[in-house]
Amino acid sequence: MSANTFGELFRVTTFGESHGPALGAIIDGCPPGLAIDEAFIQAELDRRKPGANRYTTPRREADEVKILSGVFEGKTTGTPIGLVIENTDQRSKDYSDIKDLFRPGHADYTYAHKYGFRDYRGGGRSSARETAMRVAAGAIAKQLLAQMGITVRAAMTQMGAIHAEQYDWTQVYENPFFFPDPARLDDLDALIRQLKKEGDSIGARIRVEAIGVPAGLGEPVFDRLDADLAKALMSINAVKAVSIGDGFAVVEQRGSEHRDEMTPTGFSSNHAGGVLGGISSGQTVVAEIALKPTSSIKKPGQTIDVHGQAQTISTHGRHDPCVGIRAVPIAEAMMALVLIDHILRQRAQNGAVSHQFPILK
Ligand SMILES: Cc1cc2nc3c(=O)[nH]c(=O)nc-3n(C[C@H](O)[C@H](O)[C@H](O)COP(=O)(O)O)c2cc1C
Ligand SMILES: C=C(O[C@@H]1CC(C(=O)O)=C[C@@H](OP(=O)(O)O)[C@H]1O)C(=O)O
Repeated sequence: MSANTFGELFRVTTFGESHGPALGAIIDGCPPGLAIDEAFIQAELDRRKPGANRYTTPRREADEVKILSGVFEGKTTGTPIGLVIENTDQRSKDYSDIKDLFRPGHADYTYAHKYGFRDYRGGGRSSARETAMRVAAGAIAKQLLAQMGITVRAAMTQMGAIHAEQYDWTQVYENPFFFPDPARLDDLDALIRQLKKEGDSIGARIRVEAIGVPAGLGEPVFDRLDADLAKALMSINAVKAVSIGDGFAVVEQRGSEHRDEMTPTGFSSNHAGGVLGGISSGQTVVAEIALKPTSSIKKPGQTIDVHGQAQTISTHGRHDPCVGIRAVPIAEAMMALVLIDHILRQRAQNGAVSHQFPILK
């Protein structure tokens, strides 16, 4: 499989760099005849786009998606779906002063080692601008999932030391932080203001879940559903940890507490996060991700240049003070892509998505 392609049967290839003319995606393997709402794809992109509010990067991109192929009269044709978004606000000269320096914490140093030289304009392919195409592809996956009664949702549940104490999902769509606890919004606002003053950044935690997933999705060994989710979520820029269900908290649990007991009316708990033996159990699939603080910050720090000489770096230009905010729709997109891929795989092998045993939620 190509390094730029994700998925086995619902395959998404992305191309493009942050400061090139455009970004694009090709989706191969999407079933034909499915109604596609283009306005929904755009709405999803609007949730991720830069420049939308004072809490994210000020780079202003409309992120207007054009569907070039694979959709006719509002329905998928079964042929490759081509999507493209033009870049319009690159301002590459912001990077000219630091083109020979390696930003600590970004991918400059590793790209230089891998390829021998690098596109220093806005991080090139390493910029999270690429994730716009994942969100566009994920919006198509979400529509297919919705037709099967499956919903994917995510929220930023922690920024720095500020935790959500209340999980009101209706609030997530009401505020620019995608935060489920309205009582902490002023604290989030104050923290971002302070970070901007200091020229610094902060990390975040996101919870992402899928509701209505049938039991039976996932392969038994290598392509376990949880393994594929971990890969998909870890492939998002700046993600440093992924957990499924109770995650690291399982370390302190007893078996008698962790195992999700079963009754004729359903599971008694969901410590497993909806996956057993790499296969979905029919419960809500729950994952969390930790995102590191943005590395491109104004606060001066030590680095080296391409000649190995010590340098001090301060990154100006336009950057997110907390990348976790805009990563919320990206996490949803990646979970949606994994689920649709496994639905197609389950149908290909077993015909049915889920067999006729008692269904527990
Ligand atoms: C939504 C989103 C926005 C981001 N915005 C920035 C940014 O403005 N500046 C920056 O230096 N890094 C940003 N990042 C993080 C970098 O893309 C990431 O650190 C870089 O690709 C190196 O990869 P790694 O952190 O996974 O090792 C962002 C990440 C995401 C998910
Ligand atoms: C433009 C977007 O975010 C960018 C993500 C990013 C990075 O290093 O990840 C760096 C900044 O932009 P540039 O690539 O111009 O340096 C952000 O503005 C976007 O997400 O659409």
